[in-house]
Amino acid sequence: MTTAVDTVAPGSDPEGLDRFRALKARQQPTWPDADALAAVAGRLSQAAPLVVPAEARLLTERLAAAGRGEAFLLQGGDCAETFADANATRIRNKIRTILQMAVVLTHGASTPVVKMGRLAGQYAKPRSSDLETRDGVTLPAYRGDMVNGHEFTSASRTPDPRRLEQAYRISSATATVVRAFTQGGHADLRRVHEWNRGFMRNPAYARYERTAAEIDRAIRFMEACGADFDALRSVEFYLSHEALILDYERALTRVDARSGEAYATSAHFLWIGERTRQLDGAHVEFLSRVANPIGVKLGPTTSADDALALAARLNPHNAPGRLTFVTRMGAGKVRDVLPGVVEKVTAAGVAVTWVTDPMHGNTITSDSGYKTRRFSDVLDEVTGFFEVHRALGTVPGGLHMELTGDDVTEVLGGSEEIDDAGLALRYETLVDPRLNHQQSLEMAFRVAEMLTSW
Ligand SMILES: O=C[C@H](O)[C@H](O)COP(=O)(O)O
Ligand SMILES: C=C(OP(=O)(O)O)C(=O)O
Repeated sequence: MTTAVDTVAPGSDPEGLDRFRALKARQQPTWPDADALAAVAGRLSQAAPLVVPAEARLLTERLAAAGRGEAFLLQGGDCAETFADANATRIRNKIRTILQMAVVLTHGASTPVVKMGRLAGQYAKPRSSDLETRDGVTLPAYRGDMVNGHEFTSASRTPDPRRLEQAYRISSATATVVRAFTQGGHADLRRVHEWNRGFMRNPAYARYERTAAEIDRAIRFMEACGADFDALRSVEFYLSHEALILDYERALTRVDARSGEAYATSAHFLWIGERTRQLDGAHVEFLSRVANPIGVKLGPTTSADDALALAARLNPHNAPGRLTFVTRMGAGKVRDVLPGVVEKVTAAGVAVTWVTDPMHGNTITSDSGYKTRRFSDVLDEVTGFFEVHRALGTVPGGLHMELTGDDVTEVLGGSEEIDDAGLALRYETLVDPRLNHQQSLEMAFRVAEMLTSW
């Protein structure tokens, strides 16, 4: 790996923020020009933060509540954001979808829903292969707009560090739009409820009428009681992405003058992916040094001892809300693998918020060659996650989804019954398939049913 600063003078790094540089960092691009990377990192290290420590601390409290069953996390957004789609319409559609889902889930859980986007920074992807070959031509794999372009040409696929700055600028603009939409009345509960009524007008969703009618009654009851709906016009909304490109994350990390702690300021919440969670790796080392709430993805090969070791390393003081385990075992494995992990972690008294990502363990290739997922498998993994926690008496703390607010056709099934031929209609993702707007709402209704009977 080529890093921006290769040597750190002893004693000049009291927070240990550069120690990761001595370790193996997986899934990093091979930047062709180390000087250009260093120049970009230098500029980013002077840039304004996208989030501030006080917000990250508040999120830690919210996630601690989710870990105790006093709140429920809804984290969703694109697999890979793109620079081209960072416009107000697309961002609004995503936020709107998450807000609509959140109302349904709030009703189901009877607790606050912590709303978080895979948004304003989800621009880097780990890949199974470094290279992609098409018609005998081999080029670097697309690793997200922060790294290289999707177009299959040598120029586009060559990692370009200037993209890190572009990602920062576009994330900053996105964060501004998110704040405007979530603080400026767009999130008004009555309005969001009205959108959900629109969803219910489609006969395909008749199955959810009872829940929708209950929500309707609850809102009318609040109205009758004189609830101050104006106070519900703005919502807390948090930003998150995978902390993959360490030069970017390091450059945007600041030491908080008040607490003396280091905070990643690229997002409120960062997670370590399934492919980069090695205990002796650079990602775990770096994230162990920042005070933000963080997550780790746990795939089907995770042992209970792996989870315990990660918790000891990333949350040595066992602070509630600091660590979220996002399990993504696959529908076929969640009931076998998750119980052993949750049981041992719980028995050890480790504070962790358990969240399910039912997307990443359920990826398949359709007969027509699309990378897709079945809605039924996604739902089955969520069901398994709830079953496991119910059996163990532990808390299912949230849902992590790849979704979009648009009417794409990337995931098979759902009440709209997208089939293999239907995938071709509007398959837009550059990496992994996302639930579309309708499928996302349908998922929220299904999860709300699980929460209601919890
Ligand atoms: O989103 C997750 C990963 O980046 C993705 O699943 C990797 O996909 P690949 O196997 O196509 O590289
Ligand atoms: C790559 C991702 O997930 P995982 O690390 O679980 O494969 C992701 O969430 O984008």
